[in-house]
Amino acid sequence: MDILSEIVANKRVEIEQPDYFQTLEKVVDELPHVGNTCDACDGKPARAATPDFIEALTSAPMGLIAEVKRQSPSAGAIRVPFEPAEIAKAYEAAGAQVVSCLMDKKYFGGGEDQWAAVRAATKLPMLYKEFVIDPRQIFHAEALGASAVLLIVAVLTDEELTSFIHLVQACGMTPLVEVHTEEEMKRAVAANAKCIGINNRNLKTFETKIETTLALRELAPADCTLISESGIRTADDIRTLKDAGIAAVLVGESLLRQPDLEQAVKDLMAV
Ligand SMILES: O=P(O)(O)OC[C@@H](O)[C@@H](O)c1c[nH]c2ccccc12
Repeated sequence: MDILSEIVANKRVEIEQPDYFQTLEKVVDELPHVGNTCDACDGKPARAATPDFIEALTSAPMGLIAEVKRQSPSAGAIRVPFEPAEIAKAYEAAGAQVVSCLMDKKYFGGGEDQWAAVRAATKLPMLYKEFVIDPRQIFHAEALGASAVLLIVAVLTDEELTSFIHLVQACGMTPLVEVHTEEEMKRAVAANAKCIGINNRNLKTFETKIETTLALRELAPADCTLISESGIRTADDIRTLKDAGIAAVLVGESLLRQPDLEQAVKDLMAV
C-alpha cells in the first residue's frame, strides 16, 4: 500500500473514534457568531467571519502560505525543538499571508493542540491542512476558525469533490483543491474549483519537482487562483513560478530547516 492510501485508511478509522470531533461540539457553542445561518450547517449560525484566504494571498506580488509541519513521512522530524506558536509568529513577522497547519497527528505530528497554539499566536488566515474524506472534518475546520480547507482530489470521488467544495463555501471558507496529475487537474476544473493547488510532490513516491506546476498550470482556466505546493526552496524557484502566473506558494520544509525562520522567509520571498 502506498503512503497516501495508508494515511487515508488510517484517517477512516481515526475519525470514527468517539472523541475525535470533541472540540467541534465544545467549540461551536462558544464561538462568536455573526448571526447569519448556513444552510448546509443544519441551520446553526455560522461563526464570525475569518480573514479571506484569496484576498490575503493576492494582496502580495507572490502570496506565501507558510506551513507549520513537525514531521512528515518523507522527511521525518523537520525542526527540533518544534515550537508552533514561535514558528507562526516568525512567519507573520516576516510577511507571510497565510499559515498552513497540519491536522494529521500520526504521520505529520499535527492536530488540534498545534492548531490552537498557532491560532492564538497569529491573526493571519489559516489553512486546515488535512486528508478530508468526511463532511464532519469541514465543520471541524469551521469551528476552529479556518479560512481555507485543503481538498485532495486523489482521495475523493467526483461526487465527494463537488459536494465538499460546496460545503466548504457554504461554511464561509475557501476550498483549496489539490491536484498532482493532468487527470486530477481536469477533475478539479470540472468540479468548478476556483482555487487550485498544484502539488509538486507525488504523495505516492515522494518525488518532488517544480516542473509539475509548470506543466499543469496550462490546463487551468484563467479565472482560477493557482498555488504551487511543495519542494520550493529558493528565490529563483519563486521567480520561475511568478513568471508562470502562479499567485501563491505553499512552503514548509525548506523554511523550517533554517534556524532563523524570519530571515529564511525574507530571503525566499525577496523577489
Ligand atoms: O514542506 P514542503 O515541501 O515545502 O511542502 C509543503 C506542503 O506543500 C506539503 O506539506 C503538502 C502538500 N500537500 C499536502 C497534503 C498533505 C500533507 C502535506 C502536504
